[in-house]
Amino acid sequence: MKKVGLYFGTFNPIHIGHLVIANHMVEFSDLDEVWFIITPQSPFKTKLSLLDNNHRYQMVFEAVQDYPKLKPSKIEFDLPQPNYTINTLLYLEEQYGAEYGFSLIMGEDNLKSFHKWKNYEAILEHYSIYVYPRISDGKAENRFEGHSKIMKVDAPIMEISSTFIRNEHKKGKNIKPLLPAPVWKYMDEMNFYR
Ligand SMILES: Nc1ncnc2c1ncn2[C@@H]1O[C@H](COP(=O)(O)OP(=O)(O)OP(=O)(O)O)[C@@H](O)[C@H]1O
Ligand SMILES: O=C(O)c1ccc[n+]([C@@H]2O[C@H](COP(=O)([O-])O)[C@@H](O)[C@H]2O)c1
Repeated sequence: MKKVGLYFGTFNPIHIGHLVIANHMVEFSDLDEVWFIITPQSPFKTKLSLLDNNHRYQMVFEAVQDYPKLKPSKIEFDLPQPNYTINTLLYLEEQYGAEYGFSLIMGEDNLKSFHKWKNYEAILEHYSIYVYPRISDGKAENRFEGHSKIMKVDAPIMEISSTFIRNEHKKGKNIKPLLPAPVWKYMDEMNFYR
């Protein structure tokens, strides 16, 4: 059975941080593939400056085209919004459970709010979570410290966010090196985040 890391995100837009994380996971963990699940509407985010689902998908698609172990997924596009991860996991198990074994990948900022996710106990009971280091305020709940299903990944920290990219691009700063080349090209041609 193939091991797949599910990397859920808004990817508005996908940046080199996301790509470095996904590549690190397929190269240096037991995962065979990473699927980028593009989320139409994260429960904790507003739709402000959120690009259309298909444009965000297209940018992920182009970013991973030279990485055969990384796959973009539209699976959440037809599921109810906001997109609660537990619902997507149930759907994925129904569709692909016989073929693939799933785990989750998230940045450390998401672990800090994980206790607020819908049915997070059920997620933890059934799935391992790989947590990628990230500088952010606050602290994860004590009960997650040393939890047998939560694996902290020993990897370099990258201080890049989609918010920074959107804001600085709007101000006219050059943020080109923070994006995979085809993503920059698409974003520039389409005049996104101006
Ligand atoms: N630089 C980074 N280091 C570690 N984890 C990251 C980094 N950027 C994003 N992530 C993780 O990737 C996942 C998807 O992130 P998301 O699409 O929300 O990107 P973001 O850069 O945090 O976006 P935004 O600034 O719009 O909130 C989340 O689990 C997030 O924690
Ligand atoms: O299931 C939940 O309750 C839940 C709460 C917050 C975030 N998530 C998911 O986590 C992913 C990253 O969220 P975000 O807000 O950092 O882009 C995204 O796919 C969300 O749908 C899921």
